[in-house]
Amino acid sequence: MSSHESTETSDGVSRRRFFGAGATVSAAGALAVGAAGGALVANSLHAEPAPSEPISERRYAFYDAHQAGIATPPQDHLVFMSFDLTTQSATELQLVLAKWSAAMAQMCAGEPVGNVEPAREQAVPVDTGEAMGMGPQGLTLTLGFGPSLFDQRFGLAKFKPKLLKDLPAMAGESLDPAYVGGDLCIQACAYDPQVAYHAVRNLARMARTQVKTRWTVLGFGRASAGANQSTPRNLMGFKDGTRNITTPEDLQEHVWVEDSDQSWMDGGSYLVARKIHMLIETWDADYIADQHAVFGRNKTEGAPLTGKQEHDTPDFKATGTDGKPVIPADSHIALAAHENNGGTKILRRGYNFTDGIDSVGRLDAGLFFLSFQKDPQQFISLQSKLGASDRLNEYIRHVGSALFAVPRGLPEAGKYFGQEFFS
Ligand SMILES: C=CC1=C(C)c2cc3[nH]c(cc4nc(cc5[nH]c(cc1n2)c(C)c5CCC(=O)O)C(CCC(=O)O)=C4C)c(C)c3C=C
Ligand SMILES: [Fe+2]
Repeated sequence: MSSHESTETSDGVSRRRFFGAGATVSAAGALAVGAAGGALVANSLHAEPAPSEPISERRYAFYDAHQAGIATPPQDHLVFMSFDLTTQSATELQLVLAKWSAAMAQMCAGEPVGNVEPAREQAVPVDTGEAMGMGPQGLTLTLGFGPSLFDQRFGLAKFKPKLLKDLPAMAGESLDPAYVGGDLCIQACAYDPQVAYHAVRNLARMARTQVKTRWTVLGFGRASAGANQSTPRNLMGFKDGTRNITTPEDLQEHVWVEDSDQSWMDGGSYLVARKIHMLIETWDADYIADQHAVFGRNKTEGAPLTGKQEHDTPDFKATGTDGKPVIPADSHIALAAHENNGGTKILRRGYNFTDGIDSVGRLDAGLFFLSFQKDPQQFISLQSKLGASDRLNEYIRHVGSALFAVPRGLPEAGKYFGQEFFS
């Protein structure tokens, strides 16, 4: 099969390419199987798609210095899945990582992972088929390794980065064990929800005798912004992502791992996932002045309470006629801003989610908070402060939590994530 596709490169220019036949992944052995196309370009920063390009044709490079789905602009939909290994065999783990790596490349190129309609009547299709003909849809698949992957089961302890540890217990959390941890995770983001779902479903399916799903979250709308993107709103109605990391300099300083004790992590990042439930009915009964004080910003424009425009720099020192700070000291932005945290920044890439209603009929929804940082301590420091005194705490509960080490990108077809563990 050949297809016309466009690949987004580090200079933000979309180039149309003509790709030849891509290798397919068969259920049996894929250690050396390559995938279709893919230019070796940096996934360090991307502009939003050119308006003339159909979004279905948008494609992010899979083979790159960094995994896509971190610095690439957040797409509209997310499927996040955490997995546990059911096998105890290191060789089977190696096979899963090799098969997944090749299949991830194919799906990000908009291709199925194998035949959808086998010629032989008794043969089972390799790909489940529901993304056929839909294009790449800007699909990014980002793989992470949880701390538990490096326990005694696979003999990988010597490859565990010293920064990869379970997050400590923190104030203000009521974690549900059903949404905690995992050996592996896949973050699938796309402009079409079915394309994201198809990708995770097929990865889970091809490894069904080696992994089982631990937990999953479906994000239906982005709640963060990348460079040149409009700022979306979270389910509390506020613009979310205004002061996110958007420059290559900030990515280098705050997001990409350098000089790790494990060389496979250099160019990677640490992913924090927090499922945060919102007490929406309580929030919806709050008066607007308090809503403004909770975030330190106004609702319509998203401007800091000391400014007029969304991107005005907050002035945390400004005081009102009553002598109190205009942006309350316990507001969310006053506590989280880098100016008040020794320069600490994180890349936020969260999504709005809903699980319908809870057992007593309340809306079960919130923010699936995802952040990337070069050191988990960046998140831990911020969340320790927020958990202790954020005005927002009255309206939210952290119910899920996990930390994953996200290895750097793969340089070329035939290479696979975790390859260093098995040489
Ligand atoms: C530990 C890190 C953070 C958690 C957890 C978190 C949860 C959370 N945030 C919002 C809504 C908003 N957050 C905003 C800004 C903001 N949030 C964090 C960190 C965490 N948020 C940071 C570092 C910042 C930037 C602060 C700054 O530099 O000014 C905003 C304001 C707009 C923006 O800049 O994005 C909103 C709104 C919710 C609803 C939430 C949990 C449910
Ligand atoms: Fe926040």
